Amino acid sequence: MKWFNCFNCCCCCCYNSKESNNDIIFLIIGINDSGKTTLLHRLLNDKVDQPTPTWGFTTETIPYKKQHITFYDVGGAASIRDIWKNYYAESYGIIFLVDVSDEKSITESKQVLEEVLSDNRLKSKPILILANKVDKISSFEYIETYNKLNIENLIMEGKTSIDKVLLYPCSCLLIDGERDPRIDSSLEWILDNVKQNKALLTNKIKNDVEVQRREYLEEQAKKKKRVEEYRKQRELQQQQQLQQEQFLNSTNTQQEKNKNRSLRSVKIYPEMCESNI
Ligand SMILES: Nc1nc2c(ncn2[C@@H]2O[C@H](COP(=O)(O)OP(=O)(O)OP(=O)(O)O)[C@@H](O)[C@H]2O)c(=O)[nH]1
Ligand SMILES: [Mg+2]
Repeated sequence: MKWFNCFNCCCCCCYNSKESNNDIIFLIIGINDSGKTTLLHRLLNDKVDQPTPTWGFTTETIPYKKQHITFYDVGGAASIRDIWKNYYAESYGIIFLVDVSDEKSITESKQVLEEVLSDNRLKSKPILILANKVDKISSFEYIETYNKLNIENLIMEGKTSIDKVLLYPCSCLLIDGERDPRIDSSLEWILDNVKQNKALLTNKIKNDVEVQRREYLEEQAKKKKRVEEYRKQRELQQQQQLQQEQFLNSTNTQQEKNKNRSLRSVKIYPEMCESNI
């Protein structure tokens, strides 16, 4: 797997975009522990079932049905969720994982999802919500998740412009040593949706990535200006400090000279007196 530090990956995606004629990028997000990296291991067909928490960003390009799909797996801890939005522009679709075996996790996912779905860069893109860890609950219990995540209301209240959402159950853990076939079925859905809209999505991605690139460059230029101003101010302060020190030194030297002169005169005086005697 290729790992990137989350603190310098912010906009590298804009410059090193993996997009090519064959490449479709899917962004895998969801709160921590929802199973994102386990899903990536399933897609890679390896046997890892206990990955370590992701503290940045991982990317994998996988040949799938005569094409290449690139998956971005981003850490889900609250402190780094802010980096997700940096990858919205270049993604063709979102795979959002929810641990449906844990009520607390569903509640937190609902809040997080509301913000995700309100982002205009995801408009017209398919959103696959994987109700993960269904192996831990009784069958069909996951269906409730759709209501719990409040998706219908978000659409009705116009809080999202997303119109292609699918909630699909799966287990990212190996089942009898094999990948859960529901992972493939859900992937088919999101891929079909992208293919139907490929030209439109590619165009949107091109525009959004360009806007993001310009915003990034503007931000960089502003940062550079701030650093330059700070450097100038610092130089001025140092110069003033130096001048003050030089002034104090010269005053001290003068005082020293004066002191010596008076000492010398004190010393001379008795000599003179002596010679006078
Ligand atoms: N029972 C069960 N456990 C799962 C399933 N998928 C993942 N897990 C477990 O959930 C834990 C977290 O999985 P990760 O894939 O690391 O979760 P993540 O979303 O990548 O977490 P962060 O990288 O911290 O954001 C691991 O112990 C997995 O074994 C599943 O379908 N069923
Ligand atoms: Mg992870």
